[in-house]
Amino acid sequence: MIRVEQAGHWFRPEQWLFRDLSFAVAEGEATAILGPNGCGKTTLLRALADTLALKQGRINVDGIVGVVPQALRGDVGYRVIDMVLLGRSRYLGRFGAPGRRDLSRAEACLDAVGIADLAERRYDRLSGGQRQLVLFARALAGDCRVLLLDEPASALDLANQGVVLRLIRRLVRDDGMTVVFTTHHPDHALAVADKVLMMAGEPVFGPADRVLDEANLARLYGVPVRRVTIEADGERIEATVPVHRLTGFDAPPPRL
Ligand SMILES: Nc1ncnc2c1ncn2[C@@H]1O[C@H](COP(=O)(O)OP(=O)(O)OP(=O)(O)O)[C@@H](O)[C@H]1O
Repeated sequence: MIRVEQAGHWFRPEQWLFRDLSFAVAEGEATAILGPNGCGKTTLLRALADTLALKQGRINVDGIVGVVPQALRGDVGYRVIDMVLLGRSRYLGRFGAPGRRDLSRAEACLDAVGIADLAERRYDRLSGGQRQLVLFARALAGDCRVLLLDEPASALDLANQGVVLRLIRRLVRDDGMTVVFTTHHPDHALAVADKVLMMAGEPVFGPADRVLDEANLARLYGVPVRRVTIEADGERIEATVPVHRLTGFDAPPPRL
């Protein structure tokens, strides 16, 4: 369970990124946070992860927390399997070396995100998308009950976006994990989130299907957005299509 009460934060005095923000995420539920660039999604996620002290309000998170950041600072020259084993650190003694069980857990987590074949590669020589999957595996290796993910699919190709979405859904539905993720993809929120928090102007929080309607999405991004339902192999998939107008700008035409 996550409870956020009257949360608020600024980096420049009194220029509030968000304030008076209250919402709750029940155990075994997924919540997506959407909002325009710079509105404070990562900042809120850092506060949930207890790596940032808010200027206002209270946050309570029950259970072991795993965090999947967008990227790590600096180049980390570890092998991928050692990066994932870092996720086991809370189970090792102060100078304890990982044991057989830790290794098999780390291997299973790499397998879960579909990159078992990268185990011996150096983390700093991976692509951005591959690194994102390693950080997901590292969080899972910590046997967390609450998973906080910052734009978990932002660097991923379409197939790997599917891997991550299916994994999030399985972790929530089958394992009862509590998940909060930020995203710029309303489709991803519709696919796996029970609830949505929209951070722009007056925040909106509620069931994903209801919050992500055409009017709210257009208000959020300042772009008209259509909701469509697609039938695929007997499954109904809710999708969103932004209606970008590509004419009427002053920009010169591209030189071909
Ligand atoms: N440590 C910091 N010091 C000063 N300003 C910061 C700091 N961290 C973030 N900011 C500023 O706070 C604002 C919100 O940043 P944040 O990363 O939370 O936005 P976001 O909604 O996650 O954006 P995006 O969608 O682009 O990832 C930005 O204007 C950013 O420059």
